[in-house]
Amino acid sequence: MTEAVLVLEDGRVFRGESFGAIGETIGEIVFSTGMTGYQETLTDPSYKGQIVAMTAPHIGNTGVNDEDFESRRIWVDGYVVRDPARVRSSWRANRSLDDELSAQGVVGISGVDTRALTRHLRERGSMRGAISSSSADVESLLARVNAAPTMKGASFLADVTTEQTYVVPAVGEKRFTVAAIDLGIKGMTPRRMAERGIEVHVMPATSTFEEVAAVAPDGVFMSNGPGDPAAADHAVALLKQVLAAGIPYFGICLGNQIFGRALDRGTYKLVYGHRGINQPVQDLTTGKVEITAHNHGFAVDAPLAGQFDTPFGPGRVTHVCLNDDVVEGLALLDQPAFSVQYHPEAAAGPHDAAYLFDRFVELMQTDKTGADVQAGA
Ligand SMILES: NC(=O)CC[C@H](N)C(=O)O
Repeated sequence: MTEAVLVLEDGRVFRGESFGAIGETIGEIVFSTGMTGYQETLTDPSYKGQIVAMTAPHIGNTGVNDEDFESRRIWVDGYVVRDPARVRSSWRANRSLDDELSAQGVVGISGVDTRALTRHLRERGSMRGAISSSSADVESLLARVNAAPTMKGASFLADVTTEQTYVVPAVGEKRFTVAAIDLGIKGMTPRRMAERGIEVHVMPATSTFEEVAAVAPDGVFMSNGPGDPAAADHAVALLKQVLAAGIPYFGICLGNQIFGRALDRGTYKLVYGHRGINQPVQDLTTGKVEITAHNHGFAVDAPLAGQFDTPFGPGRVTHVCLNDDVVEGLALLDQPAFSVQYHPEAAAGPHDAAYLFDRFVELMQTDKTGADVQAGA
C-alpha cells in the first residue's frame, strides 16, 4: 500500500492510498454523482484537464471491458474514490479498474472521504488540486497547484479531436449525411445517429466551412468537449458560417455553448457544475421532465422566458435544469438549429433524451422537403 495525498488549492488536504498509477497530477477537481458508468466517465474526452471525484462510494465493481469505452483512452487527469472494489464481478470484465488506471498512467487516490470533499467543492466551487503518491511534501505540492493554469480560458481541443475525418456508416438504408465536428466526441454519439440512417463524417475541430461543405451535409453536428467555451473561437466562427448557409444544426454540451456564442450570448463558469447521470431537465416545448446525463462546468447566459435576438433571427431557451435554472437547451425559431447542454447519447445514462436525435432527423427531413422549419416551435 502506497500513501497518497490530495491537496486542494485552498490548502485543504485529504490523505489516502494510491489508486492506479504512482505519480503526481494537477487539474481542476470536480465531482460526479453517477452511481454507475465509471468507464464512460473516465473515457469521456470532456474531462480532459480535470481530476474527477466519484460521490458513489464503491467504484470498480464491474471491472473494465473494451465495449464501454467512449473513446480510445482514459481522459481524466486524476481519479478520486472512496472505496475501490477488491473483486471485479461481471462476465464482461477482462481487467480490473486499478490495473487499467495504472496501465494508462492515470494517478488516483482511494480512501478519501468523498462526502466531505464534495461538500467542500459544493460550498467553495470547483478548484485546482493535485494528487500525489510520489511526494509527501504538501507545501511544495500546494505551490505547484497554485501555479497551475485554471480552467478559465483553457482549450484542450487539439488534444482530443480526431486528426483525420472518418466515416461511421448508416445502419441500414442511408437517409442523411451529417458532418460531425469532433470537439471530443464520445463513441455512442455517431452510433445514435447511424442507427437513424445517418452517415456520420466525424471531422477535426480545425475543419473549415469549405471542408464541411465538401461533405454536402444534410446537417452539421458539434459534439461535447473539454475546456472553456470562451476559448473555442474557431468552432464559433465555423458555426456562424453553417447557420448563415441555413444548414440544419444540432449541438450537444460544448456544441450547445458554441451555439450560444454564435447567437451572441455569453458563457460563464458555474460554481461547481453538473456531472452525473441523474440531472432533472425540463423540455419547455413539451413540459416533460427528463432525467439526463451531464458533464459541464460552464453554461450559456440567456433569458429563460421569451425570445432573444440573434444574428439569425429570434432564439429561445428550450430546456432548463430544474435543480438550479441553468440553461440546458437553445433553438432558433426561424431556422433549423438547436442544441442541448447535456448528453442525449446517454453513455452512461438514462435514455430519456434520445428523442433529440429524432428531432434532428425531423429537421433534416423537413429541410430536404423544403417545408417551413422551426426548431424552436
Ligand atoms: N461535456 C462538455 O461538452 C462540457 C463542455 C465544457 N467543457 C464545460 O465544462 O462546460
